Amino acid sequence: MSDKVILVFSGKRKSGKDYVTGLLQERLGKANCDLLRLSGPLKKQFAKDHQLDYDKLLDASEYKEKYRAAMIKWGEDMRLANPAYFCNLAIADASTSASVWVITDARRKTDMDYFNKHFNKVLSVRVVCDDTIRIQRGWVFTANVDDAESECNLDDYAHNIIIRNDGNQHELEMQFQSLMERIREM
Ligand SMILES: Nc1ncnc2c1ncn2[C@@H]1O[C@H](COP(=O)(O)OP(=O)(O)OP(=O)(O)O)[C@@H](O)[C@H]1O
Ligand SMILES: C[C@@](O)(CCOP(=O)(O)O)CC(=O)O
Repeated sequence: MSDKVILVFSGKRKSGKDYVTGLLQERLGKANCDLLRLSGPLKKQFAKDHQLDYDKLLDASEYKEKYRAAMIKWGEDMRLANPAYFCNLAIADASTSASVWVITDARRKTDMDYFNKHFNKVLSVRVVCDDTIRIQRGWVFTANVDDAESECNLDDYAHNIIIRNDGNQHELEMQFQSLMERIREM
């Protein structure tokens, strides 16, 4: 079993998962820390099958939101056949030399089970944020998305670390310091 440190991030839409994991990678350095997106291979295949723009599905765009419900459904069908499908593809693409892998977008208990089964040093990190701030960042409640498994399956998970990302940079910095400390201890 690899002794890489695996940080499995999750959080609601617009809580700031990409923002926080991007900052973390900056702090640790790209050579030491690779970002793994479970939704990466999902979006790539979905774009190919449906003649869509893969790059536009990756960023925080309206385009992505337009196709989110269909992508969730498609991904769930794939996961039903093999819950490890996207996790396997994500790690196959990851940097083997990085000592820290940051999974940016876990959504399901099966994702957590996968990393806990295959790695020793795993921490789950939940990014949280008030709904008022999520709305300011462009979040609009969408039925069949925000109340579905994709957004809610990890709500009751016993996360190791909670990061509050309401936009207070000082508060975020303090939390980063203790997260970096936890990583060093591992
Ligand atoms: N602490 C912060 N300070 C400033 N801007 C932030 C902060 N956190 C997030 N944002 C901004 O809010 C928007 C949403 O953040 P981000 O894309 O990281 O969320 P997400 O949880 O990855 O969302 P999604 O699940 O929809 O991809 C982005 O434009 C991002 O730059
Ligand atoms: C389809 C899906 O992967 C979209 C994720 O997009 P994002 O991480 O919010 O950019 C969500 C899911 O896997 O259920």
